[in-house]
Amino acid sequence: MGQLLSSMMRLVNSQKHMRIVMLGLDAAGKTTILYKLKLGELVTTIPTIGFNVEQVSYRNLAFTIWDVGGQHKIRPLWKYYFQNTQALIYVVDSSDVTRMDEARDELHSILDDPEMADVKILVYANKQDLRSAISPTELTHKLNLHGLKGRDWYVQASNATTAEGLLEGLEWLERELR
Ligand SMILES: Nc1nc2c(ncn2[C@@H]2O[C@H](COP(=O)(O)OP(=O)(O)OP(=O)(O)O)[C@@H](O)[C@H]2O)c(=O)[nH]1
Repeated sequence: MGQLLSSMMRLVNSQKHMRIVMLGLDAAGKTTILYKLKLGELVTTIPTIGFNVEQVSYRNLAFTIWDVGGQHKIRPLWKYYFQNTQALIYVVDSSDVTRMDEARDELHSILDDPEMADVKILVYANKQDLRSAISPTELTHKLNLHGLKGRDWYVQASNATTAEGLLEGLEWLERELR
């Protein structure tokens, strides 16, 4: 019994803790993603004023994911979540073509912050189920990701309402942060 307990403790202690901030314009799907990952459930979301935070375990990693509201007037608060962050999950509504420039500018301004100099960048090209959604390749172009020199980034197609693509995104992060 003592042996079982100590090997369980070793397992718990061997989990690496990662702090992740999840950002993106309002209604991109951040809160839906967070609770799909956490609970495997589809929740009815309301616009986030402030933040939601949850621990999500995946393989050997324990992610603390901060989902910060994306409405325009509260975006100046994003920078308070940057400290000690290992990764950025940036969520984009792939069907909202009118706001692609805004999504690109906000992403690049996050990455200009010195606290975010070394973060891994996972982009969810979300809402792929909608007819007007652009492809991950097109989104890569629109967000000017190739212009990010010396950064590790990855674009994952997703549909947060069915959870399609969500784990594949976390797998990439797990490999990068291992
Ligand atoms: N069709 C479709 N709808 C989605 C998808 N992901 C999220 N939604 C819907 O988009 C709306 C906004 O989702 P939220 O998760 O609240 O968005 P958010 O990014 O957290 O928004 P803020 O809290 O305002 O920053 C909700 O009605 C979701 O059900 C998706 O992949 N496909």
